Parts: sequence; structure tokens; C-alpha cells
Amino acid sequence: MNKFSFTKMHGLGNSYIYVNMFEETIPESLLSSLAVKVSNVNTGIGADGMILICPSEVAPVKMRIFNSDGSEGKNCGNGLRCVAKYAYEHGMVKDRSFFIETLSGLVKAEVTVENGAVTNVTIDMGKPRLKRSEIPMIGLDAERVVAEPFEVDGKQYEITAVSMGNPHVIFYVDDITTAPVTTLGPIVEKDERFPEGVNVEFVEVVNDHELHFRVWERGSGVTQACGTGACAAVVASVLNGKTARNKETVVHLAGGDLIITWTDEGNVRMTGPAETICTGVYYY
Ligand SMILES: N[C@H](CCC[C@H](N)C(=O)O)C(=O)O
Repeated sequence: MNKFSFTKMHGLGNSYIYVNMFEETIPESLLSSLAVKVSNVNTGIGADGMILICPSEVAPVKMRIFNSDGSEGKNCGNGLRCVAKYAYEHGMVKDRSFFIETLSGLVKAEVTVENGAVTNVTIDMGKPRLKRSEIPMIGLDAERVVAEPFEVDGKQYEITAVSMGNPHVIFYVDDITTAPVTTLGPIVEKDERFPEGVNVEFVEVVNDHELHFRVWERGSGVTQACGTGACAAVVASVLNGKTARNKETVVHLAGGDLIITWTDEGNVRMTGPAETICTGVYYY
């Protein structure tokens, strides 16, 4: 019987099964199917996916993230905060500020420590990718996708698309409590205009530094929070003149709040909690 030790952690209720690949060995060919199995709340552990904390040649640690459908994502904001917490608390890094490698490049983490435990984490997520080709999205000629008409099943919408290393499309709504998350979300996730699929976000603007946010995630469906999605929502809101550049913006997600700033230098900074739920051994 094969097995590996895991730590279940969450960022605002967006939980993953974390595996320390400095200590565990799992065949590459099994990673996708294992992500599906461990995510199952009935026959597995229960989570939005699986995250591997791996050795890296360019940073103290590398994060790989697998959604609950087994697809591998290229970035994960809530995951990065939990990886930073894990790395610091397990002595994998000595400084409170350090780099983490992702499939979409290097990001910088800064942990807040109280009595030896990481209570909050800031991630410099780097620059958003705004070109249509970088999302990626196919369709009109305009280089960026900002307030673009978008038809779905004969209904007209307006979208803005942003990549944080992974693809996001933002719909603005008047009332977040009635956003079509579970009806429009799964349709747009697989829309052919997004060749790699897309994370689908719904945003209600409160004022120039406050948003309400819900998400249908590519590969995981409805989650309590999406860190990269919240970053994309802030960038989209600045591009649409709805929130202020270089100003801390509170994003209210179902699982709690993130503080996000798109700085004048161009980077997106995200601050929020990261929590450990439990540890255990998974048999497969
Ligand atoms: N579903 C995403 C990966 C997880 C992102 C999200 N959980 C976050 O916190 O950023 C994707 O396939 O791009």
C-alpha cells in the first residue's frame, strides 16, 4: 500500500491538500488522478485540490497546484499564502521574506509571525498580463479585453479579462447575492474563446476601494475564495475606472477578506490569512 503524509491548509476557506515533496515521492503520472481522489469529500480527504511544495533551483520552494478535476493550474493566490506559512514554520526558509517559484514565474512572500506562527502573509504577485494573447483569449482585435461585449446563449454581457499567470474573466453585477455563479460560471469556464479555459469571477463594486466577489474556478467550480481571481478583479476594476490604482482595496470573498493593491510600479500585492487545518497520512 502506497502512502504519503499531507497537511490540509486553507486560505479563506479555499482548502488544498499540501504535500511536502522534499520528504515524499509520488510518481508524476499519478499526480492528476491523486488530486481528484484526495479532493473528494466522501472517498478522499476533501479539498479544492492538491498543492505540492517542491524543491526549486531558483527559490527556496516551488509550488505546483492541481485543481479538484486533476488539471494543473499555473498559479494560486490562497495556495501561495499557505505555502509561505508552511515553508517558514517548517524551517525551509529562515527570513520572513522569500521567493516562491510557480509555473507562471517567481513571486515574493512576506510572512507576519506571532509567537512563532505565521498569522498573515503578503504576496507580491508580480505584474498582471493584460494582452488578449496572454490571457489567453481569442476573438476581437483589440489588444486588451476591457469592457468587451460578450454573448452567451443569446444574452449580452460585458467582460474584462486579466491573467495573473492563470486566466480570469470578470463580470460586474449590481447584487453579488444574485450573481449567476453556478449557471453562467460553468458555461464560460469552458467557452471556446478561452483556449485554456478560464476562472469566472463576479464582482459588485461598493466604492473605489471595496468590492464584493464570488467565483466559479476553472477545474474546481465554486470555491470560498480565489486569490488570483481577487487580484484580477482589482486590476479589472482599476482598468474600468471603478477602483483606485495604488490604493489598498478590500475584496470581500465568501470565505473572508483580502487586501489587494495594484501599485503604481505595476505589481499586485495581496495580503491575507493562511491556516493549518490538520495533518495525516493518505493511502493509495
Ligand atoms: N483554479 C485556478 C487555480 C487555483 C486558483 C485559486 N484557488 C487561487 O487562490 O488563486 C486555475 O485553474 O487557474
